Amino acid sequence: MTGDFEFENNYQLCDEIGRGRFGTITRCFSPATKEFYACKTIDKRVLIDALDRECIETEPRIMAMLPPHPNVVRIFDLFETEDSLAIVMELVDPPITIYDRLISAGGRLSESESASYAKQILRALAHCHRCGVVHRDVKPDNVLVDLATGGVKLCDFGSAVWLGGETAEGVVGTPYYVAPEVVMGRKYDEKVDIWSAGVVIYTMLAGEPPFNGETAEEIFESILRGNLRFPPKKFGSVSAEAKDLLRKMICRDVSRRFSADDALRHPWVMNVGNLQSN
Ligand SMILES: Nc1ncnc2c1ncn2[C@@H]1O[C@H](COP(=O)(O)OP(=O)(O)OP(=O)(O)O)[C@@H](O)[C@H]1O
Repeated sequence: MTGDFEFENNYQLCDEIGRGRFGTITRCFSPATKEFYACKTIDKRVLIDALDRECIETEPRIMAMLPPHPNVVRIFDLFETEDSLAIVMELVDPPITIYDRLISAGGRLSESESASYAKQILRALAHCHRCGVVHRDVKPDNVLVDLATGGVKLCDFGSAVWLGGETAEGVVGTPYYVAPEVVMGRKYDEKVDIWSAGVVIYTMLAGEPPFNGETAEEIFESILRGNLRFPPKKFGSVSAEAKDLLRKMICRDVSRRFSADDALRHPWVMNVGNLQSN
C-alpha cells in the first residue's frame, strides 16, 4: 500500500460521480494506461466508530482477494495514508445502478430486463460464494448497470465477509433485503445473499419490495412473518417461472433455499433470451 503522493503521480482526479456512507466516488484518469477508473476516497478521520473502520478496511481486502469476474467490479489499485484511503476500481460509465434504472423506468422493469440482471447477479454471487466471500448487502443500489452493453457488476464490498465455509453472526445489510436468519440474530452463511438477490428480483418485477413497513422494525417484522405474496396488480403479467424462482430464493428455510448455482439452473434464468420485453 502506498500514499497520497503516489496516487497523484499515477492518476488525475476528474469529476465526482457518487457518494456513499463513507466516501466519495470520483472518475479518475491514468495517463499510463490511458483509461478512466472510479476512485473511492475515504477520509479516515471522520470514522470514529470501530465498525465503520472495519468496513473500509474490509472492502479493498475482499475485492483484492476475489479473482476477476465480469459481473464483479474489479479493484486495480489501493493507496493508503494515515488519514485517507483511495480504492481505484473499474469504472461503469455512466455510473448507473439498478436503483437508478428502476427510478428512470418508472418503478419496475420488464421481465426480460429483470431476468438478464438476475442472471448476472447470480453469476457474481456464485463466484463470490465459491471463493468463500459473502457480500451481505445485495441491493439495487449496489449493482451497477452498463447501459451500453446491459452488463451488470456487483459493487460495494464494505459489508462483505470471508467465511470460507464457516458461519457468521451480526446484523449487517439494508432492512428491505435482509434475510430472516440475520434479523433473528442466528448464525448464517452465504444463503443470506440469495434471499437478498431474490428480494432484488422481486423489486425489479413489482416495483416494490415484498416485505414493507414504515420503520426498520416494521420491515423486520414483515420479513419474520415471511408471507411472500404476488399481488395480481403487480404480478398479473409475470410468468409462473419467475414466481417459482422467487419462492425458492425468498425461502425462510435456509436448507431448502436455492444456492446461486441452483438458481442459475432454473428455467427462468436459463431462458433469459426468450422472455418477452413488455
Ligand atoms: N465502479 C464504479 N463505477 C461507477 N460508479 C460507481 C462505481 N462505484 C460506485 N459508483 C457510484 O457511487 C455510488 C456510491 O458507491 P458505493 O455504494 O460503493 O459507496 P459506499 O460508500 O460504499 O456507499 P454505501 O453508502 O451504499 O455503503 C454508487 O451508487 C454509484 O453511483
